[in-house]
Amino acid sequence: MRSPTTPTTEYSLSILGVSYTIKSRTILRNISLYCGGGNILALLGNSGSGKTSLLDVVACRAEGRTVGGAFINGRLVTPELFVKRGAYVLQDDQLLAHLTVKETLTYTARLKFAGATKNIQVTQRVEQVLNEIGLKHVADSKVGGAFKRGISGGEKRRVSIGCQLLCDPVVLLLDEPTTGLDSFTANRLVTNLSQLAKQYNKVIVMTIHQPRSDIFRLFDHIGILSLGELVYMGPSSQLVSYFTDLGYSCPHYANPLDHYVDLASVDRRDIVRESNTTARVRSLHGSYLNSNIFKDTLSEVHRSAATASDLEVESIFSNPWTYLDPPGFAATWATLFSRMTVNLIRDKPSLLMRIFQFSCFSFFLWLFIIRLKKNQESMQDRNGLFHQLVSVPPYVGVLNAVALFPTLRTTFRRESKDGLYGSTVFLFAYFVHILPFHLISTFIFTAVVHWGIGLQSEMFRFGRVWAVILLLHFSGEVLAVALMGVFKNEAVANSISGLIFVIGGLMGSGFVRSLEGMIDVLKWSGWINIFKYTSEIIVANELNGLNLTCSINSTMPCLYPNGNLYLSIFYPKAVKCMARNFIVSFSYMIFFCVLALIIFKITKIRKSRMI
Ligand SMILES: Nc1ncnc2c1ncn2[C@@H]1O[C@H](COP(=O)(O)OP(=O)(O)OP(=O)(O)O)[C@@H](O)[C@H]1O
Repeated sequence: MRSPTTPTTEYSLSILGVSYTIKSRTILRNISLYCGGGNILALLGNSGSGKTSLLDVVACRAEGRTVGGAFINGRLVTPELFVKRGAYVLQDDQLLAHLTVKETLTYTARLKFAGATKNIQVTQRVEQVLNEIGLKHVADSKVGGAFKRGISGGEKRRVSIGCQLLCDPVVLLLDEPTTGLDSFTANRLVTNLSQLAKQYNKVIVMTIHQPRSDIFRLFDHIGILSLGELVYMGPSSQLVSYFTDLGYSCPHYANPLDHYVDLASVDRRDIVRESNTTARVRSLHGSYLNSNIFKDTLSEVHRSAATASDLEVESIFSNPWTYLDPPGFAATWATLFSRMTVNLIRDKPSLLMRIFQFSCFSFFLWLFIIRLKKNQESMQDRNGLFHQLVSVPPYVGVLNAVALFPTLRTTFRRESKDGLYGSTVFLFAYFVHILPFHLISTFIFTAVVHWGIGLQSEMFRFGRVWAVILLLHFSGEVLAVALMGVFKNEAVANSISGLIFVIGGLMGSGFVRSLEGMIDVLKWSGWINIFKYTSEIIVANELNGLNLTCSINSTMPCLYPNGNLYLSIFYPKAVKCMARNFIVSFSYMIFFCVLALIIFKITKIRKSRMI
């Protein structure tokens, strides 16, 4: 296998006449640039000048309308080509807090490389990348997050870069990689990127705010954007002389990058300043279009397009680490499942919440009721308990999803944009990885309620209650996940799913008021309500064959000497339809899973334009 350290092709990124419009607003206008392999191009400009939008366009992730195109070695960049030969490091480090640096890279490598790639090759590549990004010394340290201290901010940024380097991309885009880092760490990071570019012949394009003057020397090319147009794009060595020739010399001791970004910024403090500075930006843009530097750029772009011979086009795919043949569904599922499970097991508070939040509620119910009696007065306690058995499990499922799913969703959104996997395998892995925890927590809950509080004790009755509670708990989490595919804000998903379950429980269970007494619309809507079926199972399971004594001293008439009489009045078909009710309830759970899959597919097509 050829080493990725021995590039054979002269790589390049060029952009020709790119204009970008979103919601009828022009964000970028007629941008052309060229950057050869082994070079870093730094994009500068005041806030809102269009730097990130330009990276989005190159990475084929822009949501609006694009004219013109970006080219790698003269070949038009399509989403497919960018996935194979490009990489994009976003501004935020979206890493799983409980994995080590090495594990983070290893899992990402397994998601990138074909299933046939041997473990030894994955390990070898991860070691190489750890060396490249200078993180060998923290390879076994946990990444850390908001609630757990881990590696430093600069090291996290390197891990994010490392994840993108695994496939040895030709073009590496980075959105503000130095933001939030102190100047020493920022310098080290850019030095590291510069070495990577030189050593591996990569094209590195990064946006940056206020770089220190010592970082300036690390940039080979500088692009300065203002109002979506370039006012300079050329060698960093010519920046000062270019602007000096235009009459804008850089004062002694001033940082040229700061100085010329300020010069190209629009001052919006008042109308006079705004029109003067806008006129200056337009004039700078006009001068740039007439400059030899711009002409040289255009001729480089055309040269690279003209020399994009088949041989070159093919050779840019020849790297052994290129993501040519992605792992199959099973391999991807196994990697995602393992990563989610490891991350959850190491996250002690979340793990305890998953297992004990629900089961602890059963101890409260136990304290609340202590022990069910077998007299007819106990029917009220039984009804209350039945209501809790169907209404609490789904809602705790919702709470679990709202607390733990968003981090994984963020990772999924990023990795799916990187082309690593789709929503089906992601959700399938998520649903399977929560199942063991659901089994444990619902088992504890059911055992305490069933035997502690004193439902009819036979094992088969316990099994039915456990199955219903598991089904409802799981359905609750799945529905919340589905809603989090629509709503970016998990609080919205929480309140909507909570509302669905409260209303559903009231209308379908018959525990709060008799189903027969409700108005027809509500009565019939019960047929499309999972609570109708699960409630009937719970009631029939407990009351069928239950004898209730009547106290001689009681002032109450003896209405329900046994559970079957109660069932015949309020749930006449519950015993007979037990199997049907199980099938329908199970189908609801599957329906929620399919709904989640469809929602995530649709929102992916809509390119995460979520509410
Ligand atoms: N999806 C969008 N919808 C509407 N406007 C957008 C969208 N994306 C970008 N813009 C607008 O395009 C302009 C350029 O945004 P962009 O993020 O590219 O700027 P930037 O130079 O990267 O800014 P910053 O340095 O602050 O990150 C901004 O005015 C922004 O409001």
